[in-house]
Amino acid sequence: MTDRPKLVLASASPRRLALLEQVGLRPEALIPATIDEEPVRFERPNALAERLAVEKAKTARHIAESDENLKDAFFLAADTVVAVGRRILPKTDTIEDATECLELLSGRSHRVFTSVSMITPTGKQRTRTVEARVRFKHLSRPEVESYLASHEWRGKAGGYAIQGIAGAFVVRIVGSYTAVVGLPLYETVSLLAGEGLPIHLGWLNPLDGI
Ligand SMILES: Cc1cn([C@H]2C[C@H](O)[C@@H](COP(=O)(O)OP(=O)(O)OP(=O)(O)O)O2)c(=O)[nH]c1=O
Repeated sequence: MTDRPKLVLASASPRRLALLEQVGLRPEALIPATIDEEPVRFERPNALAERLAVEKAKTARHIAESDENLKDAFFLAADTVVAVGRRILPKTDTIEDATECLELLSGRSHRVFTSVSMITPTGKQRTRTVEARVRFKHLSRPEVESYLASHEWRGKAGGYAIQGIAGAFVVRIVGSYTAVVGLPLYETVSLLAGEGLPIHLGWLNPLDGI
């Protein structure tokens, strides 16, 4: 049997893992990278997403350095940033933050930037940043309140998750849906395949279980 190339997902996000698995990519290991995610002064949202994705991949690779089993692995990380104009919305941990985000997003368009960064077994790093534009319906006070009660906003960039209840707020999306959820699948697969990770969609029988 030939050795399957290994993939490490530098993430604690179950959504990112589920997206990879959706196309039959099963990481050998999950190595979440805890880094400071604060934007620096005047940082643009796309630049922030890119900087953090790059840093997460590097941090995970560093953590795995002494692991012989992961010596020849590809490392993959991503970061998602939601912005209204140049204003970067937080990853919401409190009801107050989430309320502010939802009120800001109500009835208007915003942008979601997701950057995906990969480090090859030889140490080459490649990164792609994807932009999606999302328009929300006007949210009434009761709608905001019931969404807050769902807790789906917790830990999500911009205070919502398109893959859940907030999918019903989306009037229009231009760009990659999987990028909004947290991992742009087209770009991720292109990056990995472009650097020699043999991806035969079907290699791991992605249709199993559907
Ligand atoms: C906008 C949006 C964000 N999100 C999530 C994706 C990310 O998990 C999160 C943005 O935070 P990130 O900092 O990108 O990721 P994370 O800290 O959750 O995970 P990691 O360990 O990979 O760093 O928001 C959704 O799940 N759905 C959405 O619609």
